[in-house]
Amino acid sequence: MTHKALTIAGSDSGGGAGIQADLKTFHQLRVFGMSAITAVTAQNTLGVQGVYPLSVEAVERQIDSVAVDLSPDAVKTGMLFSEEIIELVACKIKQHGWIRVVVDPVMIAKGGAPLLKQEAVKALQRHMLPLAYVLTPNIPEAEVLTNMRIETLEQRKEAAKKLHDMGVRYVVMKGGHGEGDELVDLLYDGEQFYEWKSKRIDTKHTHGTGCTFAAAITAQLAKEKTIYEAVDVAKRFIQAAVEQTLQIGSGHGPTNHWAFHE
Ligand SMILES: Nc1ncnc2c1ncn2[C@@H]1O[C@H](COP(=O)(O)OP(=O)(O)O)[C@@H](O)[C@H]1O
Ligand SMILES: Cc1ncc(COP(=O)(O)O)c(N)n1
Repeated sequence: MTHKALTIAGSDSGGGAGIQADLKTFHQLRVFGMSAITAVTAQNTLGVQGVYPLSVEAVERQIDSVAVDLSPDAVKTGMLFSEEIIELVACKIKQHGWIRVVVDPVMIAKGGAPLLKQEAVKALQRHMLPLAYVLTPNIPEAEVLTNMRIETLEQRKEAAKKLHDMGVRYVVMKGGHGEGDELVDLLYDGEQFYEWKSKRIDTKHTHGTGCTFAAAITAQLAKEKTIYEAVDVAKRFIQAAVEQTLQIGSGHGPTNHWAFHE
């Protein structure tokens, strides 16, 4: 049986994040990948040199083309850029009845370039959180979405509860932006917290870690795995991808999408 996943996200010309990271991750996990591009970025390991959003019509056409013929088993959203695109994507998810939806609330690139307009945060909260089967914020994104300061593990848990109350089914808070040698990714299912701990690898090559991690969760959900199994594989996938980086580009390089084998 062929499992299929759709990513609705921005294109990263540098190939380490966005649509490119998602498709590579789907492929490595033996899931057929499809895409609807929201914006094209001119980007490399040194930063973002340009952002060119597509029209709402162009995004709509791509999603509908995939939906009517290829029915994805799971859907991931990444860079959505504007309020108009968020509203359209939310409307399409509802129209096509997609349930296994992983929302990665991408806001800014590692180098600081905005990938979501500031005024679109409200639209993300209002339209996307209630549709999120899984939400994968990093700590700064969780701070923006909950309007909280997050420094301690207790505050991360409090924020996860808040996001759950805002309509998210499963909150997966990534710990890359935390302090210390140990890195903790947190899952909240509305009742309990689950933690995935790993050693923080000392490297500057972490471009696209968030996209890759969320794409691995999406691929596993497309294979009808549980959220617990999905996060488990995603964590091992990203750990291998960061451990065995490719050392390309002169800035913050990409992770290695072919390092992990199931
Ligand atoms: N230096 C690192 N070593 C090992 N894993 C990392 C490292 N940086 C990030 N990760 C992992 O990559 C994933 C994304 O992390 P994070 O940096 O929090 O998100 P984002 O890329 O969205 O900012 C998480 O699973 C996190 O644990
Ligand atoms: C098109 C696009 N989408 C998302 C990211 C975020 O990347 P990261 O996973 O490093 O936070 C990016 N840099 N570019």
